[in-house]
Amino acid sequence: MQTTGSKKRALTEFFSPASPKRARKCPPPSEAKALPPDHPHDSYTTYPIPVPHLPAYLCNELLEAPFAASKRINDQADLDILYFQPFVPKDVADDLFHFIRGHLFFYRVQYKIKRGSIETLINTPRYTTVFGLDDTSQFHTDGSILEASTSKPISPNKYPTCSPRPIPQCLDELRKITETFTESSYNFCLVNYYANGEDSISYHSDDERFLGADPAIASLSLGAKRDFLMKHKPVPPKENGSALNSLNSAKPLKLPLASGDLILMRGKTQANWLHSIPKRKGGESDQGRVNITFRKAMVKGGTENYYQYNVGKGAVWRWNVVKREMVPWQADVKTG
Ligand SMILES: O=C(O)CCC(=O)C(=O)O
Ligand SMILES: [Fe+2]
Repeated sequence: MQTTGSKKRALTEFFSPASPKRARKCPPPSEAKALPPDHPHDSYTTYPIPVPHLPAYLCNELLEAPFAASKRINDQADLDILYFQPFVPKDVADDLFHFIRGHLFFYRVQYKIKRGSIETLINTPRYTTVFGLDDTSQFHTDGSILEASTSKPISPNKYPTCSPRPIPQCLDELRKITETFTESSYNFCLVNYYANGEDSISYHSDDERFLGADPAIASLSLGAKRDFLMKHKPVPPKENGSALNSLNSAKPLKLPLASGDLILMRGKTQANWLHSIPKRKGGESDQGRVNITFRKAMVKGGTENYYQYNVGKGAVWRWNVVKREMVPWQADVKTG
């Protein structure tokens, strides 16, 4: 592991204890703070409900990020990770967690896969939502979509399977600060909510062609600590005997991602490594965890893929502060 400095603050600052101005005067809230009736919101025809802006105090706190220097993890073949531990301090991360869980809308996506003649229904084991648009298009301020090359409205059938949604301000503030400190640009924001230890993401790599070669993917964790496991993709037998071969039997790399931590996976990582959040019994996982990834899709297939697998066609789910769980949005309206 190596340590890299930040463009913004002197390296020595990162290793000193949190400054007294960070001390919280009251205990962290267990829910999103109530917002005044005139609080600004983002509202588009493609959103089922408006999404409030981040309160000014949270925007100001984000100006302090990153809170720790990044460590570079590149001591294994094809691996290149920057680990900000943390990127935002825990109290700010916990407020962001409650804000995002309390104000975004989520989905529990089902989709079918076909292997040979057998079709299987997959239930995504976590809540998901997504915002953004690939590089060939851009949003007009009203949320309609323009061709990036001409700034003219897109043909109505450019995205036949989905209705792309602008990134709401509350996530866009995080995107911008993440861009600065990871030195990459992003046009997509995917959000996962793991309600408890039963929710998970199985081993996969984010190596789709629509992300281009060697994609940079930034991933911010908020809420409960969960293990992030990484293992090298199986090395083909013809390479047996090579130094890479020992990776096939190596123990997975485990990053215990805590509230406020950010990792950047870059370079050859997606092409060669798999990652997962495995199921866990009890512990912190029951308090819920939000994960936000920022990515850059180059072509329209990326937009269709992300909306298909993170929004889908099913019910909208929202956090219910009384029941302290996600409930289908229509039921939420009826039961208050
Ligand atoms: O929740 C996480 O930390 C990982 C999420 C992830 O790998 C993904 O959304 O592709
Ligand atoms: Fe992933």
